Amino acid sequence: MRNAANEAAEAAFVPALPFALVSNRETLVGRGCLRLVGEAGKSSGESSGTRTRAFFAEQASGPRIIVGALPFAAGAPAHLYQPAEIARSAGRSRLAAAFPPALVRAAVPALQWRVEAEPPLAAYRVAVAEVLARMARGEEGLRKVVLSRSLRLLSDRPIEASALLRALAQDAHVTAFCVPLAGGPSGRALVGATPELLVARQGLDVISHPLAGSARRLPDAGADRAAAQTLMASDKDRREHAEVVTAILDLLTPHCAALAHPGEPQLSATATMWHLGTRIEGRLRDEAMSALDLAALLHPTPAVCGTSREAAARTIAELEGYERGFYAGAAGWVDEGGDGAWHVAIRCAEIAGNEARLYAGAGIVPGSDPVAEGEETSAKFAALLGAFGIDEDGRAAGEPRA
Ligand SMILES: C=C(O[C@H]1C=CC=C(C(=O)O)[C@@H]1O)C(=O)O
Repeated sequence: MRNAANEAAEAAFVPALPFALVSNRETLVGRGCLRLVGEAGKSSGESSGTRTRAFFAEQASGPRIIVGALPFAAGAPAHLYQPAEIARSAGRSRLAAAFPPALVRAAVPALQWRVEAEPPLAAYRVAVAEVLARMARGEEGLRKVVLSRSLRLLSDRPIEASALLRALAQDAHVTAFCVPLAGGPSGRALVGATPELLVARQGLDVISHPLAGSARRLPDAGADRAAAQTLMASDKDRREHAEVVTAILDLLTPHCAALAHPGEPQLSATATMWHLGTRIEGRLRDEAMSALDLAALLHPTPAVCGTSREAAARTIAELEGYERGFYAGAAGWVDEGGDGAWHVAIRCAEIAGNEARLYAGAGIVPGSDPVAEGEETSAKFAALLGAFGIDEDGRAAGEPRA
């Protein structure tokens, strides 16, 4: 059912930037917006998958694809729309054409930054300690909680999301994404570089590649390899990882005729982080289950929320002190046939005018150490901060400490 509020929102959404997903496999660029997928129907329990099917049935024109972002929180609105044009090409070849560098860039002095930690690192450690205390008391059967913190970056000029996307897309191990958002200043966008695939569907084939368990990569090759080996051998990280794999397998099993995964987690690398990863491949029983239905089924996995899901979500809402928005949600696409891919929206920033809001989380399980978990979130911020050319205190990268 359409109403006046939906129609007003549809009329108002004119993306200043293209939607983009950029990986070694493919660059998918969606320009403009023909129509938003409305939220009407959600209150009566209609899923995003049902609403996109109804959308395609109603709209005869335009590309047969929906792109956008899913929020972290169950009740928050998704941001899904039909672009006016869609272009798909192999590899990263079309990125520069879709997000061209500003011609006068060389003459522009570097941005000046102020960085505010919200909450401060010390408060984050206190929150981690509180989660551990609740687990030790056996509260709500909590086994894992992914607690995040946020950095608010303020620059002296509007931040260019295109430049950030180009910088992030240089890491060959990630899917860089740009989702233009409605509301706020022109150019508001969610931009990130995620190593984690929530789910992809092609025909009956389904893939999920969850990550959990992390170590910072190191400049010295020997020390870097040793950090990876320590991660592989870490009982705490393996328990953190197992929670995610078990949850995804439990959710996919009733929907799959076949499901396969390696018995052991594998090392997965980005330019700045090591992770434990497990690639899960399945064969769906029913092709009516779209990539968006699968994303809704799996999200939020214990890679971004915890176990049990409901208790962890309550704990996060209570202890983090801010709305996650689209952080720890998903960015992706679904087409009329139900194929699509949804990537976990981590290692990302919401850009609005002169401000960027960055988020990073770490999985807390019994045995976690509040100081080490804080350091892990700092390591996860490094990819975004590096793309801006600054460190966590707002100093230009390489500038000596005072
Ligand atoms: C929640 C985040 O990372 C997840 C993905 C990989 C490893 C994770 C970890 O080791 O805690 C997290 O589960 C984040 O980057 O904000």
